[in-house]
Amino acid sequence: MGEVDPAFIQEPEHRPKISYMEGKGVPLIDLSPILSSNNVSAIEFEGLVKEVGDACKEWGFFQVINHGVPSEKREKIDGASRKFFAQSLEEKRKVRRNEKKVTGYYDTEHTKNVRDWKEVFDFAVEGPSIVPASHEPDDREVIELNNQWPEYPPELRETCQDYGQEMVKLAYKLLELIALSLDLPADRFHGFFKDQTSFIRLNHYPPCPTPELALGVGRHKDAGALTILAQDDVGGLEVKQKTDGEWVRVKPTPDAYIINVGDIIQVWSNDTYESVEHRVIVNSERERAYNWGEFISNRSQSNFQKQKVENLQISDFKISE
Ligand SMILES: O=C(O)CCC(=O)C(=O)O
Ligand SMILES: [Fe+2]
Repeated sequence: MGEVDPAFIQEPEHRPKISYMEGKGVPLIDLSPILSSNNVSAIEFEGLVKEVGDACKEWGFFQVINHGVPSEKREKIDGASRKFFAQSLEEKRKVRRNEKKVTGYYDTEHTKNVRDWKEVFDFAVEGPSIVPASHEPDDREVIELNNQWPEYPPELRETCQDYGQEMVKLAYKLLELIALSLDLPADRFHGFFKDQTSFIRLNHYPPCPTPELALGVGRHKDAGALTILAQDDVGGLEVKQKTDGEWVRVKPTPDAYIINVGDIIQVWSNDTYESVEHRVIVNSERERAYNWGEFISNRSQSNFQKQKVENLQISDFKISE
């Protein structure tokens, strides 16, 4: 990724601003009440549920601290991920994603037809598993998700699998809080994840010679249920503020996770919580590497039915009571 290929250049209206606002920022929520369940008061717990609900409604995004994920595990996956990405392109492409193998390394992802200034490594948390080949309701074809693991670094596989389990635990806790905030029973969404497919993506954003023209990830909404993101101290994630449509940068908070509601929660909450647009800006000096987890449900196994309408919109899907 040396010279700037026109494929990376954003249309002027989508280019990042040089000066930016950090604003009030997305809410920071302390999850310690659900870690120490012995002595938490009902008021404290209700306060937490309300904070989560307000954040989902006002921002679609929030950060959590005291989430229970051991920091050594996060440091381990961060270290292994950096070692993997530091290799030559030739080495990394040995585990390249292709039509048959849907996980692994990839460096030519496009968002809204513009190439992203990034490289990624994806793995499925519960793999191998069988998933539908497409979202078409009549398509009976299935594909098997077998993770591809590189030879180097040798610890990557175990580190990723172990970390994946931590992400699943955290995702369930968050889903409970979200269900409660919608006045639903805490385990209301759990059944939808029986045949779930969770992916974790390791992202690497190399320094970019023209950060004013390109984006690490172009504007988009996340298609899954919930995204849990670990951001390093370089930062770069921008969220579209619901009140005025301005892009607000999410300030890196040590050891925190950034959580956002994806399209599936928008549907399950009957649009009470919206899946909000976000993007990633890059910079010319420092590379940025961190990991990203998405907790996604297997649509064909849930009550998620496609409706027969043209120009399908998210509002065409509703949860049945
Ligand atoms: O790297 C980030 O900050 C966010 C990445 C992201 O939004 C995505 O891959 O969907
Ligand atoms: Fe995203």
